[in-house]
Amino acid sequence: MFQFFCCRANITVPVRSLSLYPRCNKTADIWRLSRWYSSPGSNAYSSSRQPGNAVSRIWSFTQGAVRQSTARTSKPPGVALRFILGPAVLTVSARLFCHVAYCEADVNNNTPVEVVAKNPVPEFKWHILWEFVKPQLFALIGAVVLAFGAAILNIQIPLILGDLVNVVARYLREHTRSYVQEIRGPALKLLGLYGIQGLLTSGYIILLSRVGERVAADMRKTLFASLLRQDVAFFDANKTGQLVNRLTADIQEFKSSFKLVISQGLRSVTQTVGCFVSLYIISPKLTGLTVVVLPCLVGAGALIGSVLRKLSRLAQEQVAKATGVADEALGNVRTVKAFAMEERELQLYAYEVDKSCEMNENLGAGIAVFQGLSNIALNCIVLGTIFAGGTLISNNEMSPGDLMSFLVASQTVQRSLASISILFGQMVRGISSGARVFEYLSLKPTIPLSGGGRIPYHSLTGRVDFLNISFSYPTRPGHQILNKFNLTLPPCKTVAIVGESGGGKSTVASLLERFYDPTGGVIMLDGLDIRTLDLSWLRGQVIGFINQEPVLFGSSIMENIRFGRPEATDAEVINAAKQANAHGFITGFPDGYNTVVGERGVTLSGGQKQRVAIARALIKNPSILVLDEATSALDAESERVVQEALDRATRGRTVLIIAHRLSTIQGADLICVMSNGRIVEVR
Ligand SMILES: Nc1ncnc2c1ncn2[C@@H]1O[C@H](COP(=O)(O)OP(=O)(O)OP(=O)(O)O)[C@@H](O)[C@H]1O
Repeated sequence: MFQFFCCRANITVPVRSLSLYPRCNKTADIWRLSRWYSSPGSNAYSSSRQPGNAVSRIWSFTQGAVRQSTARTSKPPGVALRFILGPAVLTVSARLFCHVAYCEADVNNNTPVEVVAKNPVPEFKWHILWEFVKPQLFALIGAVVLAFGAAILNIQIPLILGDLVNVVARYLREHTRSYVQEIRGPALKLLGLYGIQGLLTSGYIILLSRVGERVAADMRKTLFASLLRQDVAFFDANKTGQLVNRLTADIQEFKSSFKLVISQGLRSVTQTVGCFVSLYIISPKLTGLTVVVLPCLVGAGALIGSVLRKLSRLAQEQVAKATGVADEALGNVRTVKAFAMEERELQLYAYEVDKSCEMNENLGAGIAVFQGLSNIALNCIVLGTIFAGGTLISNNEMSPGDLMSFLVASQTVQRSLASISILFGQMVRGISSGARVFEYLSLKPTIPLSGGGRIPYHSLTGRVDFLNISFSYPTRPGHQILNKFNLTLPPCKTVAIVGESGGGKSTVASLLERFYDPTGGVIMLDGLDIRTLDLSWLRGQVIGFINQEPVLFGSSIMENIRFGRPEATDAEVINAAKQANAHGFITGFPDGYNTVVGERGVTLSGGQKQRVAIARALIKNPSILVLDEATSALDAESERVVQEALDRATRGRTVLIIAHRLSTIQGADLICVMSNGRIVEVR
């Protein structure tokens, strides 16, 4: 018994290291791995020969147990019991390995779903899921059938193992018949079952992973398209990080849950029911005992597991908090350095990391206690079954093979019940992730991107009228920004708006771009309400927008300028750059137009960035140009160069300039002073 427990203690070492293996952090990976190791029809036997892994240790121990038990054959029931003990221990050890790996997998699940689940959980919409699953229906049905087949075979395996043991026990007792002849039948049958079970398992995993990946890819594309379609107001109200999380972590979590629930759920339920029937047929008395003990143990395990999962979630949230501190400091590293705040940022980060370290240590202690308790409980079950079964064998109420079958089947039930309890938690997480994804899939923007009329280019004058505009931002409905605002931008003229900071000047530009619709009044383009015009045409071809902080993409200068009109030729890009006073500095770079500008254009100066942004706006040859403080962030020299570019760019267009300083609006035909959300003076 001492040896028995010692070996159990050894088993947990590789299991812990398994969970540390980077590719095995996710429940799905560890689960798959643990199933592969422990499934009777899997490659566990071949794996067990590989030196140094957990199953190898289990195997060596079992072989020792078998050798010991068979070496000391004396009385028939004792012989049989000892003979059973070895393989039974192998099975139990494998189950134990699997069980421990389960627990590890679950409590070490790193998916930061709960971290992003601060919003109220939206409703899961089955009809949307159906739309994604429909194209994969045949593959899904195939996977379900194969998984069901594998589960049915798993129920058969303990019974045939029992037959095998009976043959061996009979041979040891009687020594009369040919051992090879007798064992060949059940052994070949078992081998065949292992083979078929392996094929079915591979088949359903391949099909299911295909279904899962395709459903997830479709979801990602649809969600991304839906997010891009949303109004600017939507992005005012939602953090980019959370939106990206829905595209990544939530879909990942949903995909894992979807695959696990279908394959393992089906398998576990089938195996539980089937093995319980087998147990009852083998021995109603022993089954009665199991029915009382197993659910209690699994229930207790599930309870402790849920506490550990909660601890794990809190620890993950803390890790995310620490990451947030690092992310902010690194993202704003220039500001941190400019204020010599490196030490303070380090302290902040260290504080959060220490907290997460403490929480993870507590979690580790919880896992250790849980593993210790489950080891004891599982070993006691085996011991109890062998004890009770041995009594039945000595009373001739049961054969050794039956006891073997019983042990294996009861372990299958135990494993299946444990997996159902874990699956339940996984399903809840998957459903809430799916609901978060579906919430934005079905969200309709209030300002549709396309549809509506277009004014032919040759007849477009570019006159804009703001008539009695009232507006407050959707995120601050009580705060009126514009109040009976009236303004006309005559065709091919430059109108400047000046006024106090926060007075609503940029808001006027946002309304013209239809980032928002006014709450009252109407904006007209050439006498037509802009709400009746095609929005993608309006933004893509009519209005050019240049603001104070131009944002470039992390690609080449050529691609950044072409972003204004994707079909533009290289010559047109260069021409736009020349108009924007940018050609000179671009050709000065070793890679010229192929120079990659870095994240958000960080490798260019403010003035250079602004000129690339002007070229990007000019390349679409807009009839209306909006310059929102386009030069206010630049130093005097850059401002001069950019202003030159702007003077050239504004010729022959309707221009709206939003500015603080009069120096930037010298060429304006009309200067409008804004106060209290309306124009109060025109010069
Ligand atoms: N997306 C938004 N959501 C809610 N309120 C906003 C939003 N953008 C701006 N505001 C608020 O609207 C008001 C007008 O802002 P706006 O940017 O139009 O002012 P501005 O006159 O251009 O200021 P500045 O000259 O300082 O750029 C401000 O009180 C501002 O806080």
